[in-house]
Amino acid sequence: MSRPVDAPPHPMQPCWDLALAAVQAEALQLALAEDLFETLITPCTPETLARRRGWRPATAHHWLTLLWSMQLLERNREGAGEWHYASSAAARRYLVASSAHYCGEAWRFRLASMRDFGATLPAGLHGADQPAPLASGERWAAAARGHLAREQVAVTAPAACQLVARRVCRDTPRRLLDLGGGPGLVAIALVQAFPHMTGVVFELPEAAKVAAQQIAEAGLTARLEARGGDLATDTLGTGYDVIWCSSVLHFVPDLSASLRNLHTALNPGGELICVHAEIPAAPEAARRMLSYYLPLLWQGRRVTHAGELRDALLAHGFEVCEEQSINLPMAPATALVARRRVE
Ligand SMILES: C[S@@+](CC[C@H](N)C(=O)[O-])C[C@H]1O[C@@H](n2cnc3c(N)ncnc32)[C@H](O)[C@@H]1O
Repeated sequence: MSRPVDAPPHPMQPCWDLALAAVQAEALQLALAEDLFETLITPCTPETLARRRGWRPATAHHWLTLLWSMQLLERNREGAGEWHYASSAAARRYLVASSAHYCGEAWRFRLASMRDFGATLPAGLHGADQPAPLASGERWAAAARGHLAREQVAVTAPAACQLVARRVCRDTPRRLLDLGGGPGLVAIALVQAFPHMTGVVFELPEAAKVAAQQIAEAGLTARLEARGGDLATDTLGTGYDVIWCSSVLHFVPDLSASLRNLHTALNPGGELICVHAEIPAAPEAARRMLSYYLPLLWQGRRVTHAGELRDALLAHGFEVCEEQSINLPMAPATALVARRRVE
């Protein structure tokens, strides 16, 4: 018998999916609270697990099956025997607390902040409470100690290393600037991957202290320095071959002045890797991105439309030599590689 043909999705399905996501988020929160992914590094049947942990067997079984449907668990059985559930490769890497790439707390933080922001929508619309401004040094330092650090290790640093490896020869000395680098773990990963690279993490002074501590803990003080300052008003120095700048230009008051500053900071032939989410033209692609960036938009921060940053880079004398989509935490962004021309 042939497979039944899938019905086209009902126009209400995207709205229903939102309601369904509420249950999936709670199922994942419960799994983290119960250390489920750590426990299921060793496969187990729902009945055995429920007995050991004092859970109700039938509900435990259905909860595990939901997590399997979310691809956070895998399951296997021999013949008609009982299902054995185990953490999927992604869950073992990102949701087991002992993993170097653990993101469970960072995910919980993101869920809570998205829900908190969502709850302010009516007040924002009717002109009552304004959302708190985001970019104070203390707030960024707290982010650098918390979710930003975990997400840089799990997402941003591997993406940066992959991209830079295509542009920079491993054995050539290179001077790096990680601009607005938060805890500095992108710069740390880059100098670890490129043995002749040295550089600076430039950050607001409070966050720069967090980066300095990370650099010291990584044993890299001879090759990396954390420098405190304000990109909008302070000089960045000169002589850089590579500038990594991800999710920072949303926060500068004058884009033109910052791009001029970046151009001056680069050596001729040096490359700015400018990684920012922009609002896509198509609704499906824009949905995820806009959900994440709505708080910034409501605070009056800069979130450009697709292509605007490229145009701005060209207008400031850069040559744009590569453009690609890149994974950042929460929503993908565009990486623009912009070279300072050799006169
Ligand atoms: C969204 S975070 C991105 C951090 C990091 N680049 C990453 O992609 O993980 C923005 C960073 O820009 C920094 N920042 C914001 N305004 C700044 C300014 N005027 N000067 C220097 N850094 C700034 C913040 O402290 C924060 O760490």
